Amino acid sequence: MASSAPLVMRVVGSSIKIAQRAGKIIRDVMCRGDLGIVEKGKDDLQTEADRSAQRCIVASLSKMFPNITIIGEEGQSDLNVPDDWLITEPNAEFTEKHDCPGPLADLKESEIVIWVDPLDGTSEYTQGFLERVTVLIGIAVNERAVGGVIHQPYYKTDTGELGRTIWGLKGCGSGGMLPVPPPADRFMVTTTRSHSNTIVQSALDALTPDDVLRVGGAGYKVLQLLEGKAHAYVFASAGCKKWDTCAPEAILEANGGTLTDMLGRHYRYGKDACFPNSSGVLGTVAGISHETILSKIPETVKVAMNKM
Ligand SMILES: Nc1ncnc2c1ncn2[C@@H]1O[C@H](COP(=O)(O)O)[C@@H](O)[C@H]1OP(=O)(O)O
Ligand SMILES: [Mg+2]
Ligand SMILES: [Mg+2]
Ligand SMILES: [Mg+2]
Repeated sequence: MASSAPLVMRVVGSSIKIAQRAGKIIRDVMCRGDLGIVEKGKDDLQTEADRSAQRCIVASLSKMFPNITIIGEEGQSDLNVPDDWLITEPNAEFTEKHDCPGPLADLKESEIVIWVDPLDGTSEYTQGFLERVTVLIGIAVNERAVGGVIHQPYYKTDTGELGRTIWGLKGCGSGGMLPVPPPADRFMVTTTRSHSNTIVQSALDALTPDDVLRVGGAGYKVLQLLEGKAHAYVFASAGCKKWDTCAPEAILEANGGTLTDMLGRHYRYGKDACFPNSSGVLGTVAGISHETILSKIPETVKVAMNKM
């Protein structure tokens, strides 16, 4: 039976199932062995998994929600997909167990923008750092990231199954994992593995962390924050795009954290938003003062980020 839940609940609930289906496509491409790598630009790869996962996600979402604007990293996709790639209804457990937040209850499709990163961490995927690969579906309303799904197709569960799916919706909460606070007696930062430079490094140095985790993927770094492995995600560089941060920002903030640019400004995710997050990414977990971290970022870094 078709779900009668409010629109935003059906979008999140459907995104849970769609991201899981895309995750299976990503694993299947890897099993077949031919990744079909294309170089889109410097340090910027695309594989058959990126392309197919995006087709699955955009075809499913656009059939279910024809008037929602959907923007995917891999551009325009052929939406003629195999029937078994199409998800046609939301995850029932999600829509039945959770109440829609009041301010999001009466949305029209035209008021929602969905940002899709079909495979975040493409370079980690091609290099075998598979746990860092995520599927990101971010939901924006009034230009703000309000909800999203991070699916981790290679996460190994306690029962030996592959994959987990974390959702978040502001005013409703989050699910799919139990967030753990980071240790109180140390300060750890997570940052890029493959896109560093002197400005990225000077922002890190200014925070005098006890440890710096250098791992790929925007989705994975926000999962590290929620797992209590780091207190802050610090990336003082352009390179990330709206589809990299929409879902992670919404999920982090649904858990009491904050994600902004390096000057403390929230990115805007409206349908006409530019793609690059040109003034960097700063994420902090609940209980860590975003303002205090911002106040330690050197002026030279802020000036460089503001010019981008
Ligand atoms: N210079 C860049 N060019 C293209 N994508 C980038 C760049 N920098 C970051 N990204 C995207 O942001 C994600 C997080 O960056 P990093 O791993 O450096 O922290 C990357 O996995 C990549 O997403 P994707 O893999 O979806 O293309
Ligand atoms: Mg990419
Ligand atoms: Mg990405
Ligand atoms: Mg991607």
